[in-house]
Amino acid sequence: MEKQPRLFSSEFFHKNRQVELVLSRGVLAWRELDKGGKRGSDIKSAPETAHGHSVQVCEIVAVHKTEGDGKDQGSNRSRKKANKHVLLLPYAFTAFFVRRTQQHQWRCSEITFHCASHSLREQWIQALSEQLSSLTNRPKSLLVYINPYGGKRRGKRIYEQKVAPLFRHAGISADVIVTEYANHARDHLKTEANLDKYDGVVCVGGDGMFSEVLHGLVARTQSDHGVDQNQPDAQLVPCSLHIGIIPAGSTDCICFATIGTNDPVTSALHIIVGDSQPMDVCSVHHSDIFLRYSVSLLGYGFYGDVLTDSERKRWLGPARYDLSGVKTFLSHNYYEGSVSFLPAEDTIGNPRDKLRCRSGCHVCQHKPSSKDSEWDMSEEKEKFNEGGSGGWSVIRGKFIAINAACMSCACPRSPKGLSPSAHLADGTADLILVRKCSRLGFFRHLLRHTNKGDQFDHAFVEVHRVRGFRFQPRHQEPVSLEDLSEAPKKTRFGTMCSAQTTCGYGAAHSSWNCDGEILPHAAIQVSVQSRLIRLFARGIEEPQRFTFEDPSSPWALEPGTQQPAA
Ligand SMILES: CCCCCCCCCCCCC/C=C/[C@@H](O)[C@H](CO)NC(=O)CCCCCCCCCCCCCCC
Ligand SMILES: Nc1ncnc2c1ncn2[C@@H]1O[C@H](COP(=O)(O)OP(=O)(O)OP(=O)(O)O)[C@@H](O)[C@H]1O
Ligand SMILES: [Ca+2]
Repeated sequence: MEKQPRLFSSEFFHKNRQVELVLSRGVLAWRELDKGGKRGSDIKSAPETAHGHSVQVCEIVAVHKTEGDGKDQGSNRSRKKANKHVLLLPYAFTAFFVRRTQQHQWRCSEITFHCASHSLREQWIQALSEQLSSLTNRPKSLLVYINPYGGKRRGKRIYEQKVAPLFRHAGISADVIVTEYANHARDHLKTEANLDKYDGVVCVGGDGMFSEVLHGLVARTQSDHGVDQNQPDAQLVPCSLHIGIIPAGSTDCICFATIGTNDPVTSALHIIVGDSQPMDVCSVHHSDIFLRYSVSLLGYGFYGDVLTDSERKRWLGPARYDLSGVKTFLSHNYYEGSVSFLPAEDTIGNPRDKLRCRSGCHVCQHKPSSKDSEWDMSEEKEKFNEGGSGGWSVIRGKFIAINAACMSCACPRSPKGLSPSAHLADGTADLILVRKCSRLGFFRHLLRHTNKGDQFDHAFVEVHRVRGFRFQPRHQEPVSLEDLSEAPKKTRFGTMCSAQTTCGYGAAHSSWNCDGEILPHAAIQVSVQSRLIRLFARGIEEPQRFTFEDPSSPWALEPGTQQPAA
């Protein structure tokens, strides 16, 4: 940790109690003093240090001047007592800061410090404000898109009631566009928006709304740099603007998997403090034509069919996925085809290790060795096209589901996600192949997404960490006479050629679910674009606390502290 000089130490009052306030090493800390000016018991509101409470300056939302009768004074009795104090201590300032509550949720807390000296208050406000303005990663100006129809149609209200007040508080200006039609945000970003004005783009909605912003921003960045997205091998240019997500959709898996909760206030606070989380993006092509980008689920078979069916039930809101999920499960369809993939190097971990991607993840920070960095998708592809394997593996079979996930896809339906050990920014995706199996087997596999069981521990499931993959449905492959004689697959709940499938020579195909959008082609080629975008997030945090020995504890200070003149 970078050493910061101890700046100030002063005595203030908080709720009629004398406190020592210290600003040091990027930490604001306070502890109660007893009547004789000695250290006393703790004040509850910020994380406890060994002997008091503290907040990192980078997690302070704002510092405001407060009237001497600041509204932090609690009950009527204490207010009366405090009013007496106001006469003696007319100067006060309030610090608003991030407080962690349960399950990765953040809230904005405040604490007011009173004193008798105008200049002491001014010096503290100035010192804190200077430290806050030196945090250059914080956004000052945002472009916000609200989908008024996402999830339970609460996007507009959520933004106005929970997010806008926090942005105002933190001095962030926001230009807000409430979308009027699908792809409004995408097209506005692609061609119209003056992006030079902004430090970030925020979407209020679900994964579909995020996808619009992703497509708009990536397309704009490539066209500004003269890169053609249609070239599957093009070296895409990472986007300079960060993306913030205020969850107001049905799955909200990108928000959940990057922050740990779907809570608008928590997301707003991550945006305000200017968190930065790089993310991998899959680019999807068909015959060298660009189709879409994906950051969460790219799923053929089960999840493609769930999505196709659920689109007809949009009016049901988030419950549409459960209904279509049960229906698709009962249909128990499987699809034939071949999957070719380029495995990632072993150094990057594997989908069945227990190395979960968390804030400050070591796997994601792993710098490629010279051997790793020699990896080049286009070179590998050429070798593949020339008939050699070029490091590619090919698997043919009958699949209930083919899923690729650039990240865990954790969401409230499945808190550990489709691939619990996938990483947000390691340049790989996890490719999960679920072969034809019994209904009971598939049910157990699904159920394990919701409990502690290992969803990959089935004979019919395999999972690979990959740099890229291709899928070719069987009916588009050359068909043998033997194949032609095969009848359409029947199940107890209907033929394979149900509403969402197309028949051909005894085979059927599904659709790809690409982050909640249906792709128009079944044959696709996919490559992982490492760290193409950055979110206002920091990955899921592990619980953390200051300890007595912690050298970053503000109370472990060297002498020589500057005392501001009162
Ligand atoms: C027995 C309980 C099993 C529960 C299994 C839950 C697994 C859930 C895994 C969720 C993975 C989400 C990945 C994210 C995808 C998003 O880019 C996309 C757009 O928002 N959302 C969906 O496609 C939305 C996909 C929603 C899929 C819901 C599937 C529900 C399956 C229910 C099967 C029930 C069988 C019951 C038999 C009687
Ligand atoms: N004004 C609008 N009218 C109609 N559709 C819109 C509008 N704005 C955005 N959309 C589209 O609505 C779709 C769904 O939006 P969104 O992702 O916000 O909610 P959801 O589908 O309920 O949630 P999730 O994607 O998390 O499952 C997106 O594909 C988006 O393109
Ligand atoms: Ca990844």
